Amino acid sequence: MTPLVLTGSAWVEDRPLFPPLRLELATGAWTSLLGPSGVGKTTLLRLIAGLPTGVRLEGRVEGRRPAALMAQDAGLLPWLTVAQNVALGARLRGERADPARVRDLLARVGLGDLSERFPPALSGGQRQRVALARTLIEDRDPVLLDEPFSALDARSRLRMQDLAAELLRGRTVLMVTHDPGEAARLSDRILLLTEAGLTVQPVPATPPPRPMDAPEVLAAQAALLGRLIGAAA
Ligand SMILES: Nc1ncnc2c1ncn2[C@@H]1O[C@H](COP(=O)(O)OP(=O)(O)OP(=O)(O)O)[C@@H](O)[C@H]1O
Repeated sequence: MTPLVLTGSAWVEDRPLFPPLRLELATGAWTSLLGPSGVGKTTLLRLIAGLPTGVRLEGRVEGRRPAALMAQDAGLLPWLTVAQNVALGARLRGERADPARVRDLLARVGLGDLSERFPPALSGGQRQRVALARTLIEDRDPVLLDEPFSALDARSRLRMQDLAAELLRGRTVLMVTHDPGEAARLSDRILLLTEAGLTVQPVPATPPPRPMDAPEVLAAQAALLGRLIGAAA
C-alpha cells in the first residue's frame, strides 16, 4: 500500500496555521496526534481525508484513499435510529449493512438496548459510542478518529479504547486526542503538533493496547503532559 503522506504548510487567509511539515502515516500502525487547542489537528485530519477545511494547504497529500472518519461532533442524523445511524455508510453507498453485524457492534459499545432510539434522546457519551460503532463497521483503511473517546466516563473510555484497538488492529489509524494517557496506551507512534511544527514523541516499547497503569505508560503520559504544558505556555 502506498504510504499516506501530507507535506506542506497551511494558511488561514494570510496567517500561517502550521509551518511546512511532513506527516507520514505508518501503514498498519496507530498514530496519535496531540497538541494545543487551535493548532490545526482537526484541519490536518480533514486535509488527509480530502474534506473541506477553512485553510489553504500549500502542499499535497499523496497516497490518499477512502477513509473512515469519526468527527469531533458525533455527526449523527437525528431522524434515523441508532441502528440506522450505524448502518448509514452502507445506505449511502446503496448497500445494505449486515443487521447481525450492526447488532453485534451496538452490543459491544454497550448500546444493545438502545438500537431503536433516536439521537436526541441519547447522552453525549452514548452518541459518541454510536459514532464509534458507525466508524468501526466500515471496512476502511485509513481510519481517522477525532477525539473519539472524549465524552466517555473513565470505565467506558477504557473499554471503548480496547474495542477500537481490537477491531482496528493492522489498520492505519490517525487519532487526534487531548489525552496523553490514551495516546500512551494505544499508539505505535505519537506526534505532537505545535506552532513550531510536528515532532515525533517517544512511545513505550511494549505493544498496544497497554494497561493504563503500566509504568512505561505512566512515564510516557507524564513526559507528554510536560511537553503539552510547555507547548501551550
Ligand atoms: N472554516 C474556518 N475558517 C477560518 N478559520 C478556521 C476554519 N476552520 C478552522 N479554522 C481555524 O484553524 C485553526 C485550527 O483549527 P483546528 O480545528 O484544526 O484546531 P485543533 O487543533 O483541532 O483544535 P482543538 O484541539 O480545539 O479541536 C483554528 O484557529 C481555527 O479557528
